[in-house]
Amino acid sequence: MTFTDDLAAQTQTLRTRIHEMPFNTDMATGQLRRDVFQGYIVQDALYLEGFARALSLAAARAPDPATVAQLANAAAGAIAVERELHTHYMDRFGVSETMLAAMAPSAACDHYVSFLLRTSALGPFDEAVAALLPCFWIYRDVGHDIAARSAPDNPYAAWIDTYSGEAFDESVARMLDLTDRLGAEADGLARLRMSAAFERACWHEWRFWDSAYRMESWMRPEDSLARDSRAPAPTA
Ligand SMILES: Cc1ncc(CN)c(N)n1
Repeated sequence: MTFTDDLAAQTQTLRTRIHEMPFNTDMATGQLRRDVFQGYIVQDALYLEGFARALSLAAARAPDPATVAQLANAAAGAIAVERELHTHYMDRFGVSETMLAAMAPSAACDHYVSFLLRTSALGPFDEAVAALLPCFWIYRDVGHDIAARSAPDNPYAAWIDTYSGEAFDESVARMLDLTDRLGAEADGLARLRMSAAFERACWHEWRFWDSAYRMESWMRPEDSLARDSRAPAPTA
């Protein structure tokens, strides 16, 4: 068993849940609501910029030149996807560069990006790599799963092709390989830290899709008060 086999086994339930999320099942049938996807793709553009910054921070701390290049190339790849895929959909949805620049990240996006930036800047290098892995691995698995059952003429075909494509597969294989090498070198405590960071990032992936599907925005004090006033009165 490799270290990433262990990580897969440990997060099996959560990852299965992600595949079954309404966002992903609706995307496979092509029935995902347009406004839901529009909100997602804008948040994802903000996310990918933060993710590329986190990869760059990790790259700067990598122990050897080959790993610096691998992570720096992955950062450039994330920006390239953001440019191509997101521009494709944003043009279709009428989201301009100016509108995008004015968008604030959702709480889910902000939370995920902050976690990756903090771990990549301040955590041990192996923990940073474990935190960055789900962004690659989960999207590859979801991309292939959706591609296998996608409806013909799916309006989300460009997204599905990107994440089930060969170029993305190759970058995921390199990241899995790096994580396995670091996991093999790590002692028991370091492996525990890596596992915890990996699991937390898997949760953030789930939360990002869940929040996009619900079209969540930041909760305001008045939302919380309205929710409390609907709660049943205490009986005792
Ligand atoms: C939230 C999220 N996670 C992962 C990916 C794939 N790089 C993405 N585009 N967006």
